[in-house]
Amino acid sequence: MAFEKEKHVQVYSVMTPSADKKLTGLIAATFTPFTREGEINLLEIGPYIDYLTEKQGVRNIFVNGTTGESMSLSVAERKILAEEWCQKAKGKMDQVIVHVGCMCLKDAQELTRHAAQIRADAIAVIAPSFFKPSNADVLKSFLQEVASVAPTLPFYYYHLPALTGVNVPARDVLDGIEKLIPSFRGVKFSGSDLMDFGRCVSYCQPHWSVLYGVDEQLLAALAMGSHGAVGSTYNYAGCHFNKLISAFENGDLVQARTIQFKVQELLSHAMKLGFDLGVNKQLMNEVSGLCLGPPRLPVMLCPPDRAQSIARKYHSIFPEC
Ligand SMILES: CC(=O)N[C@H](C=O)[C@@H](O)[C@H](O)[C@H](O)CO
Ligand SMILES: CC(=O)C(=O)O
Repeated sequence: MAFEKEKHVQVYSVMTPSADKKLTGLIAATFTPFTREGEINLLEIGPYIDYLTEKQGVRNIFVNGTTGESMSLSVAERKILAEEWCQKAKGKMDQVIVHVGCMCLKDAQELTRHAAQIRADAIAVIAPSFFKPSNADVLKSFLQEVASVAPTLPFYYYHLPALTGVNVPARDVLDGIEKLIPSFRGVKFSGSDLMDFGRCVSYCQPHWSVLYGVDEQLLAALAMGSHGAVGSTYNYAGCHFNKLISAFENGDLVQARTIQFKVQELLSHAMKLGFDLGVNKQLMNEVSGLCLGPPRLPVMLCPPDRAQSIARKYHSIFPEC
């Protein structure tokens, strides 16, 4: 048994350089920079990474996800972006997770091969949502087929039932998944069912990470044992969430709640004004001073006064940082 275990560890460390780096802490789900004309804008990626590390204390990124409008990008654009993120992140970010999920299995496999070539630290895959998998086994077969083309690349399942409409409990997806996907490393759980989340944490293997994705209730997920958090607001509020996590780890729940409640106040103000991805992206532009451009249709451009109002609220709630 002991020998088997050692052999296992060695195989991992030889074949996957990042195998020993358990994914924890904050992971910013990046926006995709566009030019004013709506083309991808690679020039902004370097400054974006510097902003995250220097101003927000964020050292992991999740690229080409929901926030990155991946489903509105072509496969070619996603490859160019993934490559640039990985290149510019070298020596600055701890891990770059490239989301490669697509409606089309072949496209997802192509992006997976590409992620391995560019030495991404990990990939994540969301459930296809036009033709939906009808149960956990079908979903797992889909994920397995994607993972199989890069068998040693750390793999995360991306659970986002509100947007995919795939309501299979994440815990059911984890069941026996390592037999199908030996590179399986965890789940990015962007749902509000904290019972399902807790069941994922309690089933979690030591080398997996269960990551939470609803920023406005991160504290509840930390209490449930979350290993880290992937989200859009860590792009511009990472510095505050880092303080929330430290307070939680130090047992200072009063301070942790104070920060969480401030974030909730900010987001409920934003939601009243219509908080969609277009607004979120423009809020990032306002707060960071980066030029990430407009979103791509069908996500709509946010009227500047709306983002400015939310940015003012941000600065009044968080006068520091
Ligand atoms: C649906 C969606 O994009 N969720 C994001 C990540 O999972 C979150 O980071 C939210 O943007 C955030 O929690 C604000 O509601
Ligand atoms: C928010 C998130 O996790 C995503 O953009 O995919």
